[in-house]
Amino acid sequence: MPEYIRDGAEIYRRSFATIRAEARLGDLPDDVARVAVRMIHACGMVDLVDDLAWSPGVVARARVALNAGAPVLCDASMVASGVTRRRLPAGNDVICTLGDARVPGLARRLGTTRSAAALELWRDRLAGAVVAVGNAPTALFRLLELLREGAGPPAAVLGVPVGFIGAAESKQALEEYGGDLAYLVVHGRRGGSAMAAAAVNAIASEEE
Ligand SMILES: C/C1=C2N=C(/C=C3N=C(/C(C)=C4\N[C@@](C)([C@@H]5N=C1[C@](C)(CCC(=O)O)[C@H]5CC(=O)O)[C@@](C)(CC(=O)O)[C@@H]4CCC(=O)O)[C@@](C)(CC(=O)O)[C@@H]\3CCC(=O)O)C(C)(C)[C@@H]/2CCC(=O)O
Repeated sequence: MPEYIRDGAEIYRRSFATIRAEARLGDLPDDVARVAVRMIHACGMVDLVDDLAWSPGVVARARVALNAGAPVLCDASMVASGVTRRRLPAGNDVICTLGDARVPGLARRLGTTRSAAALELWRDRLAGAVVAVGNAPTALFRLLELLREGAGPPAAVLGVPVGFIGAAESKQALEEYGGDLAYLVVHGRRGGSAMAAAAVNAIASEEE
């Protein structure tokens, strides 16, 4: 067996140092760079920064919302599971409605995926929330439809659905949504639940 590091804190320290040495973080605002480091940590791809886009102040807006107790709304339970509860500043609720018993019926009635239908159950928590989409492009598309229909806007949308069908397009649509909607996206096919959870974790606490 090769020698390997057994100290978790040391593994994290070296990992973040490697990312900071290898990723082109120089053009990013400091707070976005911190989030990018943790997202890269979750996927191992230092060139992720090339696909990163954000609205000015998105990290600060999400942080303020979390400090004020805003819930974190997640498209997949994988995202919700990845959010480290002790990092959250106000005992914030972390909500994923995908497993709610009403969702399969809603999806059939609305003629859409369960991931998109699950957002019907976000309506009364959406205004001022921090939204984290790591899996389902249809959830991100549906979120934008809900906002166009007049739903209360979230404080910030961390939009990193992954895949080949709809992922790039939904993230483009988020960036182009306009208005005052705060967002952070990874353009293209890359994304994922771990990356979305990592973004929430970075924003939730300054602690590495
Ligand atoms: C088309 C879907 C995609 N899923 C991807 C990748 C992964 N999904 C996993 C798992 C366990 C789940 N995916 C569902 C959300 C399920 N995935 C879909 C849907 C069919 C449609 C979503 C969409 O296109 O917007 C979706 C079901 C739905 O009706 O909404 C999941 C609910 C399926 C299920 O098990 O019931 C489930 C999520 C469970 C949860 O966490 O709550 C994977 C782990 C794949 C696997 O099981 O092998 C993986 C995880 C990736 C990640 O990091 O999140 C894609 C690639 C995102 C794909 C959408 C895009 C595409 O190109 O096809």
